[in-house]
Amino acid sequence: MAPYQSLEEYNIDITNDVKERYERIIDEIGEDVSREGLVKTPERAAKAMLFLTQGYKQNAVEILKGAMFKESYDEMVIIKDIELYSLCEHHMLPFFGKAHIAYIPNGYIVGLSKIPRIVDVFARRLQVQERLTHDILECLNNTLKPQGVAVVIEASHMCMMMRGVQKQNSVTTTSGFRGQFEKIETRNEFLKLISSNLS
Ligand SMILES: Nc1nc2c(ncn2[C@@H]2O[C@H](COP(=O)(O)OP(=O)(O)OP(=O)(O)O)[C@@H](O)[C@H]2O)c(=O)[nH]1
Ligand SMILES: [Zn+2]
Repeated sequence: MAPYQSLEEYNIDITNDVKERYERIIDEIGEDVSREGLVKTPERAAKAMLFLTQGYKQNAVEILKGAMFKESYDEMVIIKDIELYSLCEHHMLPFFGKAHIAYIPNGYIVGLSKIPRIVDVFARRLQVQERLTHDILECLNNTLKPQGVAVVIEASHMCMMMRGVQKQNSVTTTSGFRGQFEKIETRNEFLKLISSNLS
């Protein structure tokens, strides 16, 4: 961003840049970018891509720190079935699914909505599922400094469905555990609660 530019000017510049590149792609695949149905497509696609990658401009630590409250509750807090949409860094095709997250507070709880918010901050980047899992885990662990944190992600990858190996029903599960969740009993309690309808 040039020093003389406002954020709005900068965003317009980037959108125009990305738009011109989409025009080129549409032309290269043999389409007519000037036909009615496509004339606004490069701009729409640019806006969509910038939305789907807006996580680069967001700060997950600040989001968490903005809503940490002193509280002595020290049982497991679980938020399950957080839907997520990301883009795989290999093909820039979507992968999507659910995140299940738990932590055991250590003097501080965090505003519940902030957990799905940080999932989105890291998901709205070019990712692999493993790094996405790790980014969320480490951010919660380093910022909230809880007694333990657990992250499980289940996702389907469009690059394995629409193309390539073309498997429609495979689901990839990744997980990470820190602190108390490294103990088998605590981890099992969490895994049991996320697979039940009661948690
Ligand atoms: N580990 C991991 N792999 C991923 C993820 N998303 C996509 N991939 C894989 O990235 C790999 C890239 O492999 P390459 O052989 O370089 O790419 P490719 O020729 O398009 O591979 P195919 O998908 O098998 O056709 C593929 O095996 C994808 O399935 C992810 O989140 N984690
Ligand atoms: Zn891929």
